[in-house]
Amino acid sequence: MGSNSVRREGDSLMVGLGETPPSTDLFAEDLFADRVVLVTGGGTGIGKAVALAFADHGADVAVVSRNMDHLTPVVEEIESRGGRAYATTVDVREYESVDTMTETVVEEFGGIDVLVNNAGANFLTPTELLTPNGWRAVVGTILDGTAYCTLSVGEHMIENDGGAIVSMGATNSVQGAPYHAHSGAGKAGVHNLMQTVASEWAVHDIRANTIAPGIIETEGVTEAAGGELPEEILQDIPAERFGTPADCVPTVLFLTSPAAAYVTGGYFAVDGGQLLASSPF
Ligand SMILES: CCCCCCCCCCC/C=C/C(=O)SCCNC(=O)CCNC(=O)[C@H](O)C(C)(C)COP(=O)(O)OP(=O)(O)OC[C@H]1O[C@@H](n2cnc3c(N)ncnc32)[C@H](O)[C@@H]1OP(=O)(O)O
Ligand SMILES: NC(=O)C1=CN([C@@H]2O[C@H](COP(=O)(O)OP(=O)(O)OC[C@H]3O[C@@H](n4cnc5c(N)ncnc54)[C@H](OP(=O)(O)O)[C@@H]3O)[C@@H](O)[C@H]2O)C=CC1
Repeated sequence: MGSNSVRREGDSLMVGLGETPPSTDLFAEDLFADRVVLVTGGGTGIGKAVALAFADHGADVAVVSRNMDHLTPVVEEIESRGGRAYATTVDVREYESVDTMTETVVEEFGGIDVLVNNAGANFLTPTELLTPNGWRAVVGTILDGTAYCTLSVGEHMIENDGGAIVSMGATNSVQGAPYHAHSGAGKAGVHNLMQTVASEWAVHDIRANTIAPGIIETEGVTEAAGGELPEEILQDIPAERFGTPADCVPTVLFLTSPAAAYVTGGYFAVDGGQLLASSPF
């Protein structure tokens, strides 16, 4: 096997449900050379892992979110590895802010080839206690934010030879679950929006797909779950572990690479089997 193979001595689960190898063991070093990638929420959690991975495969990477303190360390890390990165603040709930973000990134890097709609928000609450403001805080970020970034960056892609869009959905978008009224409805909207965009914009050489992470251990989800992820949930995850940001990276890279040239409008769960029904026996 070649030096890039994931088969290494001592691995017990070479292609099973063990740890996802680093993307540099899986994909060509120059897969995204000369490409510009924009990752919303790219300063923390899954977005950070994705942004660093794109840079490792040659992309110029723009990371954006509300808090520059989240973004600067990612830019510094990419630059320290010899890559090009740029950060600018945006509130994805505000269309004007999003449009300014698009213009700024295009000005900085000359275009945008890949958009990763990753910014998100969530908290768990019984539906009867959900306030209109609570609904807006979550749905505004997830659904309005994804729509605004898609519209703004999409306009640029339509004018400039196409591109690829990946949005972070969630398993709750196809399966309602207690305490997820706002998040589940917002993520279902994201999934549906990506399908519509995929069907309309194929003619512009734009692909759009949704990734549905299961439960991925990040500070964000831990906070959203109220401070800790209850271990009992593992009983419902066939992989018997929570996911990591690294588990999400290869699917994002695949879907935005030429390897997925015929893949659009899809929904890809990265959930260790969480969506499968538990055994009735
Ligand atoms: C049973 C265990 C289940 C385990 C976990 C399962 C998870 C499955 C995965 C689901 C899919 C999605 C996952 C994620 O998105 S994870 C990560 C995303 N990251 C985060 O969400 C970061 C953590 N959350 C926050 O930072 C904030 O809570 C939030 C962004 C959600 C809100 O912040 P914001 O500053 O925008 O808003 P405000 O604080 O001003 O509040 C606005 C209104 O929302 C109400 N609110 C806020 N938090 C809560 C809460 N915990 N419970 C109830 N209501 C809340 C707040 O009161 C405001 O409303 P009012 O003005 O009416 O009071
Ligand atoms: N972790 C999990 O189990 C799951 C996560 N997901 C989804 O994956 C994505 C990443 O989640 P995860 O890494 O866990 O969480 P994080 O909390 O680490 O990431 C959320 C990111 O979104 C940014 N963000 C939040 N609100 C806004 C806003 N209004 N404008 C711009 N940026 C914003 C935050 O940056 P800043 O604070 O600087 O604005 C932060 O970087 C989210 O879409 C989430 O819903 C889906 C299913 C499960």
